[in-house]
Amino acid sequence: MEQLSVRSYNHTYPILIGKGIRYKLSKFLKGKDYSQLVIITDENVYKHYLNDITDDLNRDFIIKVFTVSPGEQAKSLKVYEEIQKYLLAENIDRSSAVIALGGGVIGDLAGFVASTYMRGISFIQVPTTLLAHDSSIGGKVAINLNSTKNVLGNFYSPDLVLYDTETFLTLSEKELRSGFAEMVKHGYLTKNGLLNRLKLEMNESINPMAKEFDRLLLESIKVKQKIVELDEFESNERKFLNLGHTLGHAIEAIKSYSHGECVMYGLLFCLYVSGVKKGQPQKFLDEDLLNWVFSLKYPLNLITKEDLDLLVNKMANDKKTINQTINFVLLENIGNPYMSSLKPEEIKQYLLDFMEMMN
Ligand SMILES: NC(=O)c1ccc[n+]([C@@H]2O[C@H](COP(=O)([O-])OP(=O)(O)OC[C@H]3O[C@@H](n4cnc5c(N)ncnc54)[C@H](O)[C@@H]3O)[C@@H](O)[C@H]2O)c1
Ligand SMILES: O=C(O)C(=O)C[C@@H](O)[C@H](O)[C@H](O)COP(=O)(O)O
Ligand SMILES: [Zn+2]
Repeated sequence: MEQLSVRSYNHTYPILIGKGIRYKLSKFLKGKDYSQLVIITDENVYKHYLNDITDDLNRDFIIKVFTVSPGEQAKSLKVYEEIQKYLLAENIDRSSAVIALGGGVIGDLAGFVASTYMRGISFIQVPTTLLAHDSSIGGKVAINLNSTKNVLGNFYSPDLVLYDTETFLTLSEKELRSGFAEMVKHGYLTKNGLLNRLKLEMNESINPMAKEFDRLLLESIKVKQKIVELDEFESNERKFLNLGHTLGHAIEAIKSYSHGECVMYGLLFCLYVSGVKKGQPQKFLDEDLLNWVFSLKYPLNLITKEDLDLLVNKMANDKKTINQTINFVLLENIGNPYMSSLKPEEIKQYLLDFMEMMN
């Protein structure tokens, strides 16, 4: 088992990463005097993993379970309200804890519930997707409003992240691809060679059971950990973790691709613009990169010309937009990101040129 820790403003929490550790959650909660534990999960994860964690927990704690339908729609005010009413009806008190058992949707939703119920109760992350190597760390919790991503949220760090990577065995190829996009994003945010190792080791397919994968995942988690420790509340460096998300979130809001698929497309766009700004359109987005992304089967035609106005409207609601100026994370070099403001007309023109290149 690997162990890292993250320093948050009011406490430091461990991230435990290993295979089969979901069976031992109770051991890692030893000494915690929670009145009740409420597991929030979705129907898919319930089927695969609920018993694995409750068999053990039941011996030491009173457990309640709230299950939501799988998918992004669960990050809604409606589901949020249903859960809050459930907590109240079940007499969940301030000494209770919420366990998020699932992917990023469950982590974001359950974390936001925990951060607001009775002004905040304890929260434990038990992530089950590859994408959650990103979402379970750093304390961003949120739900969507209409289709706009993560508008209602908080920074609220968990007491513990228990990451059983054996759960990747039941993930679909699409979900692996989604999570891997955030690993590639982390690769662009560090100078430590992660990106090249990702390209080398995962050159034809994303294989989480490959010998090298655990190390790559750990490196990716460390990139995130370092940035959130540096700037937990996103005043400066943390903005860089949004690489690919200005466009990615806008696409996610209007199309039905996964978060990671949209982030990958948004990332490729930012690589293209970064190159153009340096007078070398292919500096970052070269033939090799495109072939790699293509071979990993990322969808590369997510949007059409007809989507541009709507996309720019959505970007106007991005949390990085200030005084109606839309901001993107671009790259000076790999591991050297910077923020750049673009006008709507510039964005549309860049998008048209980018789309032509991708066809
Ligand atoms: N808070 C953050 O810092 C942060 C970071 C990145 C992404 N996010 C958010 O995370 C969300 C995406 O997360 P996600 O991709 O994990 O989505 P998700 O939670 O919807 O999981 C994807 C799908 O996989 C299923 N699933 C989960 N674990 C499984 C397993 N082990 N085996 C089989 N099926 C399983 C789920 O039921 C779901 O259908 C988005 O809402 C995004 O905005 C948040
Ligand atoms: O942790 C962060 O900071 C991130 O930006 C990580 C992103 O991968 C993640 O999708 C996050 O939820 C986006 O945050 P938002 O503030 O743009 O909603
Ligand atoms: Zn993301």
